[in-house]
Amino acid sequence: MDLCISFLLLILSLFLYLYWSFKKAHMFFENLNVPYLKPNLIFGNMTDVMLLRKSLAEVYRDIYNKLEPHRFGGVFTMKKPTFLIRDPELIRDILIKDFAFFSDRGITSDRTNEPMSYHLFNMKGDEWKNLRIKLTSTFTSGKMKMMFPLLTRCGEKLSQVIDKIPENESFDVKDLFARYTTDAIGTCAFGLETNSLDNPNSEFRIMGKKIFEFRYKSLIRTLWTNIPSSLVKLLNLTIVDTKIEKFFMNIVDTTVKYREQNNITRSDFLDLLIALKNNTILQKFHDGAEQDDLQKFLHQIGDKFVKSDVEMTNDLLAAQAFLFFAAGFETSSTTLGYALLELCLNPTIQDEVRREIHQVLTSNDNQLTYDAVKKMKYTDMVIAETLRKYPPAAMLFRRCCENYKIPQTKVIIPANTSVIVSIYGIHMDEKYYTNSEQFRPERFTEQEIAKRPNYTYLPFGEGPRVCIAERFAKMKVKIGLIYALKDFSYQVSPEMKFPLEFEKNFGLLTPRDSIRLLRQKV
Ligand code: HEM
Repeated sequence: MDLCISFLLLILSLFLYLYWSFKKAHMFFENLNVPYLKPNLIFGNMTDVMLLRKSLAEVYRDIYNKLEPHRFGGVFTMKKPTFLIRDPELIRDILIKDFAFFSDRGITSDRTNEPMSYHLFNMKGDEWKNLRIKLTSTFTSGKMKMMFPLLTRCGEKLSQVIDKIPENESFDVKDLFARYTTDAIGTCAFGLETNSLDNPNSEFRIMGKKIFEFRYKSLIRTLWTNIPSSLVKLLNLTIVDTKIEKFFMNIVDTTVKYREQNNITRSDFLDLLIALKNNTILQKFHDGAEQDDLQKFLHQIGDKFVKSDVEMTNDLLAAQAFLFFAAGFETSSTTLGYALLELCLNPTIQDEVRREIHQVLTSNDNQLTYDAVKKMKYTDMVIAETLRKYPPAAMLFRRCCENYKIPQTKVIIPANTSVIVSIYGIHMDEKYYTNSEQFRPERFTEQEIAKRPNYTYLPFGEGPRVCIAERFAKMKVKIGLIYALKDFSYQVSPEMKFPLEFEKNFGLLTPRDSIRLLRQKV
């Protein structure tokens, strides 16, 4: 009996302790005199995400709206406080001007135990700076020209696959473009013919799907920042699934060895990464385009040189190639899917894009060259508007590294607090984009852009941690769209479900169901 009472008392004390600790944690913004949304005791402001009722992107957009008219405000993920930044000038301060206070995303990754998660996106401090400087040379306009033929080959294949789809049969454009971007990134990052367009069940396509599958382990890692590495190992809570890790390690290892032994070079990322490993590329920083990119970066981080070097081992190289794959395929394929869906819903815009493609091709002997693609300005506007309405990476994450006083206020963001910018919230804000639900590429004429405040269009982020592959991503999407539209027109299939719903996940803003279209030859 006594034992039973002691046990009950223990449970009660535990509950009381938990209650007290959550309540205390939820006083964080009250104590700082910062506006915030009333949290739920357990889930904070994330109930809809935790119960898989909404995607994280939508939840942050809703919070962004509810915090109007404040420049910033507070929000909780369970107990964890996060500053949500709304004001464009403050966004500039955090992402660029005061970057030194917000230089990492607050993601823990352990080079020894989780080599595949030790990549540019997760890295911090001087090691990140050093690797970023090295990798900057991988994405310059000169390198994009080198990769252009690899991408057009994937575009041609895409067009052949579309050609084989029967006229009255609906198809899932989301899956089709995922196969195109898998092949594009496979050939550009790994130098491999991944054949996903021919074979929807190719190994790379399956691995690509696996990366974005919902995993409870990833959820725990998202919620539990600063998790001790001993626990990660003990509970196997790795960021990247071990099967995926082995697959990519093996691919990169064998390809690098094969190329080095047989003296093979190919104009792809892996070649550039191997050159970095062998230190043969840094001299090229003295060239024009690379020098400009590097100077801009060094200026933004307020540094003239970086103190420590990072050794480019095979593991580190594999992790970067993996990141290029993971960051590159789903973001671009969903952009393409959304773009084609909007073009079906807005047939005059679809006709206009096709007209531009035909006109540029006719004036260029029917050759799709790098310069011809650059001339297609209306297509750029359509892609820009797609990324506004559906920013795939819908939030920017930063960790405040040391106490930071928010300009023009008395508020101090304490060191180690998370900071978030809701890209989706800003892009759908009626203040900056009237009738924001409407798809209108004309928002991206030079005159219209000039009318908007800076830092209200952020699909690739901003500042020194901006997406390193912005040029490459835009080119991949544009080539995909050109090949999809050159010889075919599209309509929404009657099977397509509206309103469009998003995947209830913690990651990218992706459509939940397939995007079903019909195609006709033009
Ligand atoms: C439409 C396609 C893409 C979109 C919308 C996109 C968007 C983003 C965003 C929003 C960030 C965070 C920026 C910030 O925190 O300020 C990011 C970072 C990054 N992206 Fe992309 N991305 C795309 C494609 C790609 C591709 C194709 C690659 C690689 C081949 C790539 C590689 C990276 C890397 C390495 C980072 C981390 C940079 C760093 O921390 O230094 N992304 N991207």
